[in-house]
Amino acid sequence: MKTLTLANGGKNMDMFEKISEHQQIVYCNDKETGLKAIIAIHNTTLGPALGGCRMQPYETVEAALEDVLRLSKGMTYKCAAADVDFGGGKAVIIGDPLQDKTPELFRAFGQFVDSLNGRFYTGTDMGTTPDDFVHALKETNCIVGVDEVYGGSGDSSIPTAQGVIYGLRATNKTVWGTDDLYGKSYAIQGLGKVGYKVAEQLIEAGADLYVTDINQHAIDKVTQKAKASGVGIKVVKGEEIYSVPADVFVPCALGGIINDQTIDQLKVKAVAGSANNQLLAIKHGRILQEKGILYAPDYIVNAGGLIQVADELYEPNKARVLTKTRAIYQTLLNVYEESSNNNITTIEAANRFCEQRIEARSRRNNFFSHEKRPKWSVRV
Ligand SMILES: NC(=O)C1=CN([C@@H]2O[C@H](COP(=O)(O)OP(=O)(O)OC[C@H]3O[C@@H](n4cnc5c(N)ncnc54)[C@H](O)[C@@H]3O)[C@@H](O)[C@H]2O)C=CC1
Ligand SMILES: O=C(O)CCC(=O)C(=O)O
Repeated sequence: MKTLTLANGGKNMDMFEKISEHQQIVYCNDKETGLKAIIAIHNTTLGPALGGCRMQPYETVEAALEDVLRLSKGMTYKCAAADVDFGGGKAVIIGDPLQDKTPELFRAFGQFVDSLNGRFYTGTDMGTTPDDFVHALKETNCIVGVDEVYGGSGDSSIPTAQGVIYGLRATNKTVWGTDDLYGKSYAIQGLGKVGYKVAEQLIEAGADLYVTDINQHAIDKVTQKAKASGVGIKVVKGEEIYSVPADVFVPCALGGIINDQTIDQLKVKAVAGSANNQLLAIKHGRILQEKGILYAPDYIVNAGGLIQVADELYEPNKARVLTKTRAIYQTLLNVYEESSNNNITTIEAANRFCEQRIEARSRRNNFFSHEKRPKWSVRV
């Protein structure tokens, strides 16, 4: 790689060091609507960047940047693991999803997405819903996951939750020798779009639950469902979720929740959930392994939504989405086997598999001829 000679000898380049793994960062500022957002494109080797947009009241711009850098990198790996022809990108909007949403804010966001001219496609993540993006869709076609009546493939949290269930089954099979969900207890953190749907399926399977959420309405909804079905449910407050005597921890809210403080509290035998970036640092994968806790790499388990929105950009096909989501079960079993055979952690095994796949695919993507249109002729 060529290194440029910099006038000041390369000092004060901290920001470029921080984003050194990424291709492009876009800061979006719209005075009229109050929009403050960051779009990060990590890698487009496999195709245009694709990733949801999170809305959160970040305390600092640095915290928002940190989040979007980590989330967009995760998407590069998620796309590779799910074998979709897209690259890694993500966006964050700085604001309170309960107070700061307006149609105009999302239209302004759509205008920034459009300015990237097909390099970035986006839809929902934590704090945003498909309806928010109906407004953004008025400004750009690079929106995924809106309702079918608007031409989208619908709520992507449905296949995400389905994928989590396949991930839980593969995890149970590896730990207990059976992929039944029944007979085990699950500690779910976050009962939003994905977490609630996972809880619903676990309740239907007759599993016992521990749950927590900061939103009382979300808790009421799930406890009513559990009671109507006659399964055991215990609601716990905040941090208590880490120390409950459940079999599996299912994080479905924030990232970074597997860290030095929480690992010591965990009593579970496995961690498998939808939250992006569950490990605060890669070393926490090793610490979990040393404690005998099986970790299901998040970006493999939670790829169902990505599979659906990627599919939508070519031509939606629900049967194909289901087939590819079901494959999460086998991909995860392969990762567990690689980890065990090579004495590496499950996240190291998953990362290695994705990096090898990106490297192999990049050689195919280098080939250009006038007769053969680029394979990335997705909706722009
Ligand atoms: N929506 C999707 O299809 C996908 C979501 N994910 C990830 O899954 C996670 C959940 O996403 P969604 O369900 O879409 O978000 P959501 O915003 O619909 O739900 C998140 C839930 O977590 C709760 N929550 C927030 N902070 C909490 C805390 N400290 N303790 C307990 N609960 C808390 C919220 O009140 C909310 O009910 C996120 O990490 C997201 O990035 C990953 C892949 C796809
Ligand atoms: O679910 C989506 O809309 C996009 C996929 C995504 O952002 C994710 O998997 O984190």
